[in-house]
Amino acid sequence: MTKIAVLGNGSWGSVLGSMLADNGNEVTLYGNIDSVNEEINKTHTNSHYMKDWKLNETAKATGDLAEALDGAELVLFVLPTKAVRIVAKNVRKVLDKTGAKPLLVTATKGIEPGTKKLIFEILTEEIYPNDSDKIVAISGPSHAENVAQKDLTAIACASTDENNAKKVQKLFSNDYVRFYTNDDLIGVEVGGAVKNVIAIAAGILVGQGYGDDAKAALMTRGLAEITRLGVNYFGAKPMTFSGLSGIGDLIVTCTSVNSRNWRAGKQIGEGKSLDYVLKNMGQVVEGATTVKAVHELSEEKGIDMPISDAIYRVLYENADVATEIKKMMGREPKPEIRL
Ligand SMILES: NC(=O)C1=CN([C@@H]2O[C@H](COP(=O)(O)OP(=O)(O)OC[C@H]3O[C@@H](n4cnc5c(N)ncnc54)[C@H](OP(=O)(O)O)[C@@H]3O)[C@@H](O)[C@H]2O)C=CC1
Ligand SMILES: O=C(CO)COP(=O)(O)O
Repeated sequence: MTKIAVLGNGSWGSVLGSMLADNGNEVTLYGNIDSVNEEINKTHTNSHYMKDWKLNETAKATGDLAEALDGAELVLFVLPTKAVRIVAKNVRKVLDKTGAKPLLVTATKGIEPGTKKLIFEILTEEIYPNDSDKIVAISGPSHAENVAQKDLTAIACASTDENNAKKVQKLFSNDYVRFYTNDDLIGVEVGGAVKNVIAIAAGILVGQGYGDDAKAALMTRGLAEITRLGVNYFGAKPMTFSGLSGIGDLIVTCTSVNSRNWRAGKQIGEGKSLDYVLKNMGQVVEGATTVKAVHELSEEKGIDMPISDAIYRVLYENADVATEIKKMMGREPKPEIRL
């Protein structure tokens, strides 16, 4: 039995925590809302984030970070990107006092605007300076709603240290979720983060009434720009984008009604404002944050990201969707394969 702290008790944190408890581990969830922690402890439910579902009854929740981290051999970050750095700073304070050096795993999918850092880079900076080997990222086509029902799921677990990736693979795998190790930590994170932007675009197309050909074109050209950014700016391996965290996650997020990014896009395509959509979602829409970082990179580094740039203009510069689509279709002719 391994003692595990899960930071973030929203939809994915609750489901992953419950799954790790199913696997026989001692799990403590950390969340910042007392009523959610109380509900998990009393009724083993998390009704705001996961309707009609119960967590494994051995999983506990607390609002006290030190209590969650006490004796933890593994700390799993399942927070929205915007909360990772602040919580990581607090984790560092606790670990400095106890001297513990747990393995860190991130399930968060995003790029931090401003710094343009991936999640493992934030955790390295804030918790283990110069030692990213102690960090593993898990990413792949996996919606909390499906894993909660023990639907069959496959996810990549990536680290620069093969043994740490294998540790996570062993601890997290069971008969309904299968984990594959990957040595391209960067590529796995980039795929998981940027597909959320393309999923907003996929939702917008549906909201505008476009069909399957448009969806397929968007996903394929979306993968091309995710790969271009990953390889040219971050130094990812191109093959990673053909895997679970690349095309796999892009497929599920661009086609599933469970995707918050897709649902947000659909509403925007139907004419709702971003403010309205975010207020009413009640859960994180990561693509709306990550698109800021991607747009900054496209502008600063000259990386050609036409879909992401159009989504940025629609979300933050009030650009008209139909005009953006027209502009994209009218771009100068290009060869299909180029990095
Ligand atoms: N849901 C899914 O199916 C999947 C999600 N992911 C990724 O996992 C990450 C988390 O997503 P998800 O669980 O869906 O998000 P949710 O919106 O469902 O939940 C986020 C949780 O984080 C909490 N939180 C926010 N800020 C803080 C903070 N400063 N300290 C402590 N807790 C905080 C929220 O609390 P509050 O209510 O106070 O905001 C909430 O409980 C995202 O990066 C997402 O892309 C990856 C794969 C699947
Ligand atoms: O990453 C996910 C599925 O793999 C979750 O996507 P959404 O955040 O769009 O729901």
